Amino acid sequence: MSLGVRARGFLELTRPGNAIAAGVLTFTGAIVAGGTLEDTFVVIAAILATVFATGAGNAINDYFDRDIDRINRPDRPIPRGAVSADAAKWFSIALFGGAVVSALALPLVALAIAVVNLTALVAYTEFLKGLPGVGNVVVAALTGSTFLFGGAAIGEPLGAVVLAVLAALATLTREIVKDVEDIAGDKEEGLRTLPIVVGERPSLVFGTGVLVVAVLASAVPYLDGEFGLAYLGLVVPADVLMLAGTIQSFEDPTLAQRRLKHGMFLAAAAFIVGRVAALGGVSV
Ligand SMILES: CC(C)=CCC/C(C)=C/CC/C(C)=C/CC/C(C)=C/COC[C@H](O)COP(=O)(O)O
Ligand SMILES: CC(C)=CCC/C(C)=C/CC/C(C)=C/CC/C(C)=C/COP(=O)(O)OP(=O)(O)O
Ligand SMILES: [Mg+2]
Repeated sequence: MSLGVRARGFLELTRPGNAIAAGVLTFTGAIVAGGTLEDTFVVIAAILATVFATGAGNAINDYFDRDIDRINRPDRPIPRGAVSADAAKWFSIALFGGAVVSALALPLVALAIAVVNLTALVAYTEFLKGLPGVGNVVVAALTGSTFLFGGAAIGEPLGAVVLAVLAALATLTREIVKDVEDIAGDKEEGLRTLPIVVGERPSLVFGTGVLVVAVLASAVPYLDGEFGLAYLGLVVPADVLMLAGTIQSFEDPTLAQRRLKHGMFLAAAAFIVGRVAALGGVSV
């Protein structure tokens, strides 16, 4: 196998789009919490810690999921043979090391968040994912925590708490839809995910309810004056996209979870645009 094919396989293990997006969320948390150019060093360290941690968590997840993925995701690097399980394990450990080294440059609260998150990432697949709803809540909390982590890097851990809650709620809905999508392989492995325990439809109804709460709550940054119309101009289409995704999830969970992800990324852009517009004193 060529070096390029193997390198691509290792990069794929990190799910680079998610890892970079998580770093962007950390950056967003830092600037929304009031970070300035003087905080550049700690913000870069926090972004690196998040990118390394997310890549490590994705890689270790594929390592532990290698048997399920032969059913659910045969195209992924380990089941398709691009990366061996052992190489994936050591690659993930190296990435976890990078996250620890980066986090050591941060204030104590940020370091504490990193320690909790890294522990949860290692424990998730083997111990938490198979517990009905617990794994979904952990991934949602990890995703939302990126905003708190960015704030903590500049000494304001709760500076972007509203955005953290919005991200966690939307991620919780998407995780439930993904479990409906993966139900075949999860059943084979004896996992007790929410759709397996309570049924697909009740799970999706709950996920839709969670997203409706998140969509309603997404008005808060506008109503409390933190963000202006520039934010609304992006978050409203993001909300529509995510709501469309949950409605779609009853028929086509694969398309639905992708639509939810697109809506969530657009919502993340709304947070950044909202903050930049507020900083620029743009009244729109
Ligand atoms: C209502 C409202 C305004 C919600 C805000 C939604 C928001 C900003 C969510 C953040 C989504 C985002 C950009 C997450 C970063 C990437 C990440 C860490 C995702 C965690 O994904 C775990 C997932 O199970 C991975 O699966 P896949 O994406 O299929 O590889
Ligand atoms: C802020 C710091 C230091 C860390 C945050 C780290 C973040 C953002 C984690 C987000 C969630 C994440 C990347 C979880 C990794 C595990 C994972 C891929 C969960 C979903 O896996 P499965 O439930 O197996 O579903 P798929 O493998 O089919 O996607
Ligand atoms: Mg997996």
